[in-house]
Amino acid sequence: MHQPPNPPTVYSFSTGLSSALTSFIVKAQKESIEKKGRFTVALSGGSLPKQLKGLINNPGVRWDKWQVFYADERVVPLDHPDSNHHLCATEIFQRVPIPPANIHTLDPAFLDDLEELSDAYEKELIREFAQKDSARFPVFDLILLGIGSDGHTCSLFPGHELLVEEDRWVAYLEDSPKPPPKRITFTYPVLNHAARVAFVATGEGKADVLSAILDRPEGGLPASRVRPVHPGQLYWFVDDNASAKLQYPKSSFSA
Ligand SMILES: O=C1O[C@H](COP(=O)(O)O)[C@@H](O)[C@H](O)[C@H]1O
Repeated sequence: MHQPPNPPTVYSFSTGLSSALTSFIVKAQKESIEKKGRFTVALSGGSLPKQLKGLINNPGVRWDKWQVFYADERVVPLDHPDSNHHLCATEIFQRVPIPPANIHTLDPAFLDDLEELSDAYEKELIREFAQKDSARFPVFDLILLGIGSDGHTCSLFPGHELLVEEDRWVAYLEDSPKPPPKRITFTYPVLNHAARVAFVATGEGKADVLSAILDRPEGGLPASRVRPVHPGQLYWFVDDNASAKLQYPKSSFSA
Protein backbone atom coordinates (compact mmCIF):
# COMPACT_ATOMS: atom_id res chain seq x y z
CA MET A 1 0.00 0.00 0.00
CA HIS A 2 1.27 3.48 -0.88
CA GLN A 3 2.01 5.71 2.07
CA PRO A 4 1.35 9.46 1.80
CA PRO A 5 4.37 11.75 1.30
CA ASN A 6 6.19 12.86 4.44
CA PRO A 7 5.24 16.41 5.45
CA PRO A 8 7.83 19.14 4.78
CA THR A 9 10.27 20.00 7.60
CA VAL A 10 10.97 23.72 7.79
CA TYR A 11 14.07 25.21 9.44
CA SER A 12 14.26 28.98 9.77
CA PHE A 13 17.44 30.80 10.80
CA SER A 14 18.22 34.31 11.99
CA THR A 15 21.89 33.50 11.28
CA GLY A 16 23.78 30.35 10.39
CA LEU A 17 21.62 29.01 7.56
CA SER A 18 24.64 28.26 5.41
CA SER A 19 26.52 26.32 8.11
CA ALA A 20 23.38 24.32 9.04
CA LEU A 21 22.88 23.50 5.36
CA THR A 22 26.51 22.39 5.15
CA SER A 23 26.08 20.03 8.15
CA PHE A 24 22.89 18.65 6.63
CA ILE A 25 24.59 17.99 3.27
CA VAL A 26 27.66 16.38 4.85
CA LYS A 27 25.43 14.10 6.95
CA ALA A 28 23.39 13.09 3.88
CA GLN A 29 26.64 12.46 2.00
CA LYS A 30 28.01 10.23 4.79
CA GLU A 31 24.83 8.14 4.92
CA SER A 32 24.74 7.75 1.13
CA ILE A 33 28.40 6.75 0.85
CA GLU A 34 27.99 4.22 3.67
CA LYS A 35 24.99 2.68 1.90
CA LYS A 36 25.97 2.89 -1.75
CA GLY A 37 29.54 4.15 -2.03
CA ARG A 38 28.54 7.37 -3.82
CA PHE A 39 26.55 10.56 -3.32
CA THR A 40 24.24 11.70 -6.12
CA VAL A 41 23.31 15.36 -5.94
CA ALA A 42 21.39 17.75 -8.17
CA LEU A 43 22.01 21.48 -7.84
CA SER A 44 20.16 24.60 -8.88
CA GLY A 45 21.45 28.01 -9.87
CA GLY A 46 20.23 31.42 -8.74
CA SER A 47 20.95 32.30 -5.12
CA LEU A 48 21.63 28.69 -4.04
CA PRO A 49 25.34 28.21 -4.85
CA LYS A 50 26.41 31.04 -2.54
CA GLN A 51 24.80 29.16 0.37
CA LEU A 52 27.06 26.18 -0.34
CA LYS A 53 30.37 27.87 0.38
CA GLY A 54 30.71 26.00 3.69
CA LEU A 55 31.51 22.91 1.62
CA ILE A 56 34.78 24.46 0.45
CA ASN A 57 37.71 23.35 2.65
CA ASN A 58 35.32 21.18 4.67
CA PRO A 59 37.25 18.05 5.72
CA GLY A 60 34.01 16.01 5.88
CA VAL A 61 33.30 16.33 2.16
CA ARG A 62 34.37 13.34 0.01
CA TRP A 63 34.39 15.08 -3.38
CA ASP A 64 35.56 11.98 -5.22
CA LYS A 65 32.29 10.27 -4.24
CA TRP A 66 29.99 13.05 -5.51
CA GLN A 67 28.11 12.74 -8.78
CA VAL A 68 26.68 16.16 -9.57
CA PHE A 69 23.83 16.98 -11.95
CA TYR A 70 21.92 20.21 -12.52
CA ALA A 71 18.22 20.19 -11.65
CA ASP A 72 17.77 22.81 -14.34
CA GLU A 73 20.07 24.53 -16.74
CA ARG A 74 19.89 27.51 -19.02
CA VAL A 75 20.68 26.73 -22.66
CA VAL A 76 23.78 28.86 -23.04
CA PRO A 77 27.48 27.95 -23.35
CA LEU A 78 28.92 26.44 -20.18
CA ASP A 79 31.09 29.49 -19.54
CA HIS A 80 28.24 31.97 -20.01
CA PRO A 81 27.32 34.09 -16.96
CA ASP A 82 23.69 32.81 -17.20
CA SER A 83 24.76 29.16 -16.96
CA ASN A 84 23.88 27.44 -13.69
CA HIS A 85 26.97 25.27 -14.14
CA HIS A 86 29.14 28.34 -14.61
CA LEU A 87 27.74 29.78 -11.38
CA CYS A 88 28.31 26.58 -9.39
CA ALA A 89 31.78 26.13 -10.90
CA THR A 90 32.77 29.69 -10.01
CA GLU A 91 31.36 29.55 -6.50
CA ILE A 92 32.41 26.01 -5.58
CA PHE A 93 33.80 23.50 -8.06
CA GLN A 94 36.83 25.50 -9.14
CA ARG A 95 37.86 25.58 -5.47
CA VAL A 96 37.49 21.93 -4.50
CA PRO A 97 39.10 18.64 -5.60
CA ILE A 98 36.06 17.19 -7.41
CA PRO A 99 36.99 15.06 -10.45
CA PRO A 100 35.66 16.93 -13.54
CA ALA A 101 34.07 13.69 -14.81
CA ASN A 102 31.81 13.70 -11.71
CA ILE A 103 30.13 16.94 -12.80
CA HIS A 104 27.46 16.20 -15.39
CA THR A 105 26.85 19.29 -17.51
CA LEU A 106 24.62 19.65 -20.54
CA ASP A 107 26.38 18.67 -23.77
CA PRO A 108 27.48 21.88 -25.52
CA ALA A 109 27.41 20.05 -28.88
CA PHE A 110 23.59 20.19 -28.80
CA LEU A 111 22.99 23.81 -27.82
CA ASP A 112 21.12 24.44 -31.09
CA ASP A 113 18.77 21.49 -30.72
CA LEU A 114 16.78 21.48 -27.49
CA GLU A 115 15.28 18.05 -28.06
CA GLU A 116 18.72 16.46 -28.61
CA LEU A 117 20.06 18.41 -25.66
CA SER A 118 17.42 17.23 -23.19
CA ASP A 119 17.55 13.66 -24.58
CA ALA A 120 21.32 13.65 -24.10
CA TYR A 121 20.97 14.86 -20.50
CA GLU A 122 18.33 12.23 -19.80
CA LYS A 123 20.70 9.58 -21.20
CA GLU A 124 23.43 10.91 -18.90
CA LEU A 125 21.05 10.36 -15.97
CA ILE A 126 20.17 6.89 -17.23
CA ARG A 127 23.90 6.04 -17.47
CA GLU A 128 24.46 7.09 -13.85
CA PHE A 129 21.37 5.56 -12.31
CA ALA A 130 20.04 2.72 -14.45
CA GLN A 131 23.03 0.42 -14.01
CA LYS A 132 23.01 0.86 -10.26
CA ASP A 133 19.36 1.25 -9.28
CA SER A 134 16.33 -0.67 -10.47
CA ALA A 135 13.82 2.18 -10.00
CA ARG A 136 11.76 3.53 -12.93
CA PHE A 137 13.03 7.02 -12.08
CA PRO A 138 16.42 8.05 -10.69
CA VAL A 139 16.61 8.23 -6.91
CA PHE A 140 18.88 11.17 -6.09
CA ASP A 141 20.39 11.19 -2.61
CA LEU A 142 19.81 14.93 -2.50
CA ILE A 143 18.26 17.55 -4.76
CA LEU A 144 18.86 21.18 -3.79
CA LEU A 145 16.29 23.65 -5.12
CA GLY A 146 15.56 27.36 -5.06
CA ILE A 147 12.31 29.22 -5.58
CA GLY A 148 11.43 32.28 -7.58
CA SER A 149 9.04 34.92 -6.25
CA ASP A 150 6.45 33.55 -8.72
CA GLY A 151 6.69 30.09 -7.08
CA HIS A 152 8.77 28.47 -9.81
CA THR A 153 11.40 25.91 -8.98
CA CYS A 154 13.95 24.34 -11.33
CA SER A 155 12.60 25.70 -14.64
CA LEU A 156 9.02 24.66 -13.81
CA PHE A 157 6.95 27.83 -14.07
CA PRO A 158 3.35 28.55 -13.00
CA GLY A 159 0.80 27.42 -15.59
CA HIS A 160 3.41 25.80 -17.85
CA GLU A 161 2.59 22.56 -19.70
CA LEU A 162 5.67 20.86 -18.17
CA LEU A 163 3.91 20.81 -14.79
CA VAL A 164 1.96 17.75 -15.96
CA GLU A 165 4.87 15.85 -17.53
CA GLU A 166 4.77 12.32 -16.10
CA ASP A 167 7.13 10.38 -18.27
CA ARG A 168 10.24 12.32 -19.27
CA TRP A 169 13.09 12.70 -16.77
CA VAL A 170 14.42 15.84 -18.44
CA ALA A 171 12.33 18.25 -20.49
CA TYR A 172 13.02 21.47 -22.35
CA LEU A 173 11.23 24.78 -22.74
CA GLU A 174 11.74 27.69 -25.11
CA ASP A 175 9.34 30.06 -23.41
CA SER A 176 10.67 30.58 -19.90
CA PRO A 177 9.02 33.74 -18.52
CA LYS A 178 12.32 34.45 -16.75
CA PRO A 179 15.27 34.97 -19.09
CA PRO A 180 16.99 33.24 -20.70
CA PRO A 181 13.98 31.64 -22.46
CA LYS A 182 15.62 28.34 -23.46
CA ARG A 183 16.18 25.91 -20.63
CA ILE A 184 16.20 22.24 -19.70
CA THR A 185 14.72 21.04 -16.44
CA PHE A 186 14.18 17.95 -14.33
CA THR A 187 10.52 16.97 -14.23
CA TYR A 188 8.39 16.18 -11.15
CA PRO A 189 8.86 12.41 -11.47
CA VAL A 190 12.59 12.96 -10.91
CA LEU A 191 12.16 15.55 -8.14
CA ASN A 192 9.55 13.43 -6.40
CA HIS A 193 11.55 10.21 -6.40
CA ALA A 194 14.55 11.72 -4.60
CA ALA A 195 15.55 10.43 -1.17
CA ARG A 196 15.80 14.04 0.01
CA VAL A 197 14.86 17.38 -1.49
CA ALA A 198 15.96 20.57 0.25
CA PHE A 199 14.71 23.99 -0.77
CA VAL A 200 16.75 27.04 0.19
CA ALA A 201 15.14 30.49 0.25
CA THR A 202 16.33 33.75 1.77
CA GLY A 203 15.24 37.36 1.91
CA GLU A 204 11.98 39.23 2.38
CA GLY A 205 11.35 39.09 -1.37
CA LYS A 206 10.49 35.38 -0.88
CA ALA A 207 8.16 35.87 2.14
CA ASP A 208 4.82 36.03 0.27
CA VAL A 209 5.60 33.14 -2.02
CA LEU A 210 6.97 30.95 0.78
CA SER A 211 3.70 31.34 2.66
CA ALA A 212 1.73 30.62 -0.54
CA ILE A 213 3.76 27.44 -1.17
CA LEU A 214 3.61 26.00 2.35
CA ASP A 215 0.47 27.49 3.92
CA ARG A 216 -1.69 27.16 0.81
CA PRO A 217 -0.25 24.21 -1.15
CA GLU A 218 -3.65 23.61 -2.77
CA GLY A 219 -2.86 26.74 -4.84
CA GLY A 220 -0.63 24.42 -6.88
CA LEU A 221 2.40 26.67 -7.33
CA PRO A 222 5.24 24.72 -8.96
CA ALA A 223 7.26 24.50 -5.72
CA SER A 224 4.19 23.20 -3.79
CA ARG A 225 4.05 20.22 -6.14
CA VAL A 226 7.44 18.95 -4.98
CA ARG A 227 6.38 16.21 -2.54
CA PRO A 228 8.82 13.27 -2.68
CA VAL A 229 7.09 9.91 -2.53
CA HIS A 230 7.45 7.98 0.72
CA PRO A 231 10.04 7.50 2.23
CA GLY A 232 11.56 10.59 0.57
CA GLN A 233 11.99 13.65 2.78
CA LEU A 234 11.32 17.29 1.99
CA TYR A 235 13.19 20.05 3.83
CA TRP A 236 13.14 23.83 3.71
CA PHE A 237 16.16 25.88 4.83
CA VAL A 238 15.01 29.49 5.00
CA ASP A 239 16.02 32.63 6.80
CA ASP A 240 13.74 34.56 9.14
CA ASN A 241 13.13 37.22 6.48
CA ALA A 242 11.79 34.65 4.05
CA SER A 243 9.68 32.95 6.76
CA ALA A 244 8.29 36.22 8.19
CA LYS A 245 4.75 35.51 6.87
CA LEU A 246 4.78 31.73 7.30
CA GLN A 247 2.12 30.00 9.44
CA TYR A 248 3.46 26.49 8.75
CA PRO A 249 5.25 25.13 11.87
CA LYS A 250 9.02 25.40 12.03
CA SER A 251 11.31 22.74 13.46
CA SER A 252 14.54 23.33 15.33
CA PHE A 253 17.63 22.23 13.49
CA SER A 254 20.16 19.91 15.05
CA ALA A 255 23.27 18.93 13.13
O1 LIG B 1 16.00 30.67 -12.96
C1 LIG B 1 16.24 30.07 -11.93
O2 LIG B 1 15.67 30.50 -10.76
C2 LIG B 1 15.57 29.67 -9.61
C3 LIG B 1 15.41 30.60 -8.40
O3 LIG B 1 16.50 31.52 -8.39
P1 LIG B 1 16.80 32.48 -7.14
O4 LIG B 1 17.90 33.41 -7.64
O5 LIG B 1 15.54 33.23 -6.84
O6 LIG B 1 17.28 31.61 -6.03
C4 LIG B 1 16.75 28.73 -9.49
O7 LIG B 1 16.53 27.82 -8.43
C5 LIG B 1 16.94 27.98 -10.81
O8 LIG B 1 17.98 27.04 -10.74
C6 LIG B 1 17.25 29.00 -11.89
O9 LIG B 1 17.47 28.42 -13.16
